[in-house]
Amino acid sequence: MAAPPATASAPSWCPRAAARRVPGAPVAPAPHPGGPRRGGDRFLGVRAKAVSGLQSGAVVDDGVQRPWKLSDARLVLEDGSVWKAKSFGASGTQVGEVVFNTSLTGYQEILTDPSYAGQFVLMTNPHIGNTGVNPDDEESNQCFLAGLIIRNLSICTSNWRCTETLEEYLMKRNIMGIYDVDTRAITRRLREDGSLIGVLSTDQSQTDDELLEMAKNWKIIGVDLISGVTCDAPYEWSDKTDSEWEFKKGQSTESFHVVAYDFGIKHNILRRLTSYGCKITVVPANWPASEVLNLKPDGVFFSNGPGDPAAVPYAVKTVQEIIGKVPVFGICMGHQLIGQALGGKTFKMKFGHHGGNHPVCDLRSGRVDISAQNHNYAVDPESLPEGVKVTHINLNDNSCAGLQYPKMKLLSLQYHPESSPGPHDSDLAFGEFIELMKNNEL
Ligand SMILES: NC(=O)CC[C@H](N)C(=O)O
Repeated sequence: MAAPPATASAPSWCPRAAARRVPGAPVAPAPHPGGPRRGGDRFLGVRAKAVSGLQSGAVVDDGVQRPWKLSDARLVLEDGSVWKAKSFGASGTQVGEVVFNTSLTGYQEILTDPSYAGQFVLMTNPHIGNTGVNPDDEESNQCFLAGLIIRNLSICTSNWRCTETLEEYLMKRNIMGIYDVDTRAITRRLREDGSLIGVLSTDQSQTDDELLEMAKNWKIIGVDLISGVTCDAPYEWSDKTDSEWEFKKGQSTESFHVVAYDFGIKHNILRRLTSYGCKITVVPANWPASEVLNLKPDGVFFSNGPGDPAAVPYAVKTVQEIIGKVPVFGICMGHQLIGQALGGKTFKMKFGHHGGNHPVCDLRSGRVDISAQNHNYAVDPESLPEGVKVTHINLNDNSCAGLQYPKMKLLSLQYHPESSPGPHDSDLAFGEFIELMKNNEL
């Protein structure tokens, strides 16, 4: 991360602001952006009433409210296990698939990645919330995930870009979160038994058995989740990566018109394509292929997106109608749709790949990148027709991580070259797509 620009003034509650105080100026107590600091108040029991986050589960004994909070939420997994936790963010009852993410940072990008629709994200990093939330790190305009599961909610927020605490952010967006739960034990269970459906509830009137029944009756396989996250109408995108964050050397001189299918597209994919010289028209998931081809684009991009790639035959058909006619590039769901459009099959992995530390090998060069990943399904390479080359594999389990079909000017990656969050090693993949469009003799 680059250093803050010299002009940025640190918020008054930031320790750096205190260090810059004019000598002799009166010292005011630093307010936390979301009210009193969670930890400060937890330990100063006398001010407990002012701490909104601690009140709902606080102990009331003989009419006296104690400052601490008891577990007020339950996560019931479909294997029958019940995990007591403390809630933050929204309250209520929510069902979804539980997946674990091994990224150390980037929880805001994860929260706003539409590919997490229908899933609870459990962060294996035990300390979450310390950098708060800011307006620039949104990967879409909404949080589509079912909820957030963390070990420890940071007692304070300190970052020069922060405008809001994680707790306030989740509350405003009506997203449930829990903390003080054994995330290590749940992760080990998911690794051993595979992803599990869970129900998260703050509703004390429902029994564990009722919540378990709900988890058992809910399905994510075979469900079209793309239609719930795609845009309503086409739009143009022209924002590049901000110059202060840009690490790619040299300006792109050429310009390519790319139509991007929005199956749940992340903003940083659009920014990276624009930084590489693309002018982008984003279209909804069900936009007819014929209308896209009528625009005579230089290339078509198929985005990431949530859920089971085998549950969206309409999208596979669209991809089928486009490949071979213009150069195409697909990421994650886009890659899985391309795999199917070529005649291949996808399958559900045991617990998927979610994190910013997955080693991927480019089999063409032997180069290994550390990559950002977020998927539960994969393309079965055995099911692909001859001529389609597996270009990348995930070195953790040798699963297919990239495809190329030179005859059709087609490239796809199962992981996230745009990162957000994650390492930037694979950014050059966007350059490969540009090369395909430059040398287009389809
Ligand atoms: N990030 C994505 O596009 C995810 C693709 C798909 N929903 C999966 O889980 O495999």
